[in-house]
Amino acid sequence: MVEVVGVTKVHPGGVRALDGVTVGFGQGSFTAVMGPSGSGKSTLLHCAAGLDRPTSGQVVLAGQDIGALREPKLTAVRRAHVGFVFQSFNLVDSLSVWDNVLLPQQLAGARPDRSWAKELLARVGLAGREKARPGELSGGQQQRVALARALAGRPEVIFGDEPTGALDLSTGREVLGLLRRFVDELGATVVMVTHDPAAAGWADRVVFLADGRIADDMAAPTAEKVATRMMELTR
Ligand SMILES: Nc1ncnc2c1ncn2[C@@H]1O[C@H](COP(=O)(O)OP(=O)(O)OP(=O)(O)O)[C@@H](O)[C@H]1O
Repeated sequence: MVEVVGVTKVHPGGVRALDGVTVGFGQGSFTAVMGPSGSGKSTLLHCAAGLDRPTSGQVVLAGQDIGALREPKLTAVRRAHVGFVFQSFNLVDSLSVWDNVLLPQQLAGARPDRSWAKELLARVGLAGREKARPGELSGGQQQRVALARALAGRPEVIFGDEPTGALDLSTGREVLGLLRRFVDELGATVVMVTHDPAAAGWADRVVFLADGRIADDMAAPTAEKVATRMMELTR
């Protein structure tokens, strides 16, 4: 679903955040991306999602070589195939829950699928809260709105940048359980940056970065295995 091939990213100022990274994320898989602070996790996510352009190398997203696309075609591909969930929720406070969920499709000029949006809000446990404003909801509820919004356009891939980073333990677990269900029941592809070994334990696989390179690729992760590997990598 997403292929990152030999990607190097040198940020302005000369920081080599990614150094020849090759990694693929298959359809219906849930991958956690981990690594020490500054190892290139966010840069990898942004390059894979077409939010940032690699200095060299190739990114294929939903069958398209996105390096070859110029704006606004790149934005159109991203809107059609990608959903995002951020640590800070990024909801629009002046809009209702319902309008927040439909917003990306409206921005994309697509006709919103209202019955799907309604089903998604029910799946994340927010049926009946359509008219509420984000400010009236708890952090966990806001992140669940963000999840419904990320999925409303039926994207093939959902990218999460520390989606549970601002949530308490039990609310974070709820959000991870929902992501897991979206993968298992809807065949979504999830790629999530996290610092939390317990969160990574919900994934099928953990890709570890260190100094802009892939340091390890762990299948069937558990919180314990992940924590041990993290300790080794930060030593
Ligand atoms: N826009 C930018 N301009 C210049 N340097 C940047 C930019 N974005 C990231 N960097 C640098 O690139 C390196 C990798 O950053 P990145 O945010 O990808 O790491 P990370 O693993 O996500 O870190 P963290 O866990 O702290 O969020 C760091 O040295 C960072 O300072």
